[in-house]
Amino acid sequence: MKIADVRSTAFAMPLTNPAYPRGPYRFYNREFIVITYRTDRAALEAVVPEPLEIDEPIVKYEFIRMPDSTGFGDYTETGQVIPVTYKGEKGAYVHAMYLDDDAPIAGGRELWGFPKKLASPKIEHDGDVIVCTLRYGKALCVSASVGYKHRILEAAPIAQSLTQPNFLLKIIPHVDGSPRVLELVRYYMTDIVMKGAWASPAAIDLYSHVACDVARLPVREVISAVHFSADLTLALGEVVFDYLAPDGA
Ligand SMILES: CC(=O)CC(=O)O
Repeated sequence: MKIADVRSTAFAMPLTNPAYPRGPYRFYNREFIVITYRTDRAALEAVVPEPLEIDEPIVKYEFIRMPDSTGFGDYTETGQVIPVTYKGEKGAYVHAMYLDDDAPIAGGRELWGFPKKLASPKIEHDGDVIVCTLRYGKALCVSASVGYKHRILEAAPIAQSLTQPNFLLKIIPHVDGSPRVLELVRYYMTDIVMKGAWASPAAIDLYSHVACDVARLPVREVISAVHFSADLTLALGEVVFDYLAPDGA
């Protein structure tokens, strides 16, 4: 292929058959189960990168079903999201995500900088509860149970919370192993259409694993659990801080 054709064709690897298509990336009937818990402040400070700031030592443990996602297909994801502030604005820092589909792992890492790893999250209905698990290989790393839609919630405040900025630390190494991209990225969810929202009691246990270190942010107290479903678009991101530039800009 001629150099000019490489330049005009290249989007993602492999050159002639990329691991994921171009966006936009729209998710239909995206179902979230979010268990909010209190953790240790020191543990949180050790993982959240400045210039993001933490207020309360809170973690949102999320399980997400994505049965119908343009370009990415049908997959399940789980991970930890941390409420933060950036320049006085409230948002959420995506600390780690585990999922079972290659296209959003590759696209999520390369485009936005999502900290995605391959694993086996499951959301299963079990009588009057939903059972959510995360296995890394054979090992159980997370086990959660959530009551089934105990109380209907107003959807508007949840839709509003989904419009807040989300932050990622995008790390792409150079061929010599040094960081080539080291950026704080901000992205938004847009065109949100809520389908329903519910509150329920929940229990969650995190187990130590060398390659799936969810237990690094231990559960000290479950604060709440919400279950909701929405259509939404995952907009592309923007760089808000460049760690390789002397002043971050
Ligand atoms: C690409 C993705 O799968 C992004 C996400 O975690 O929503």
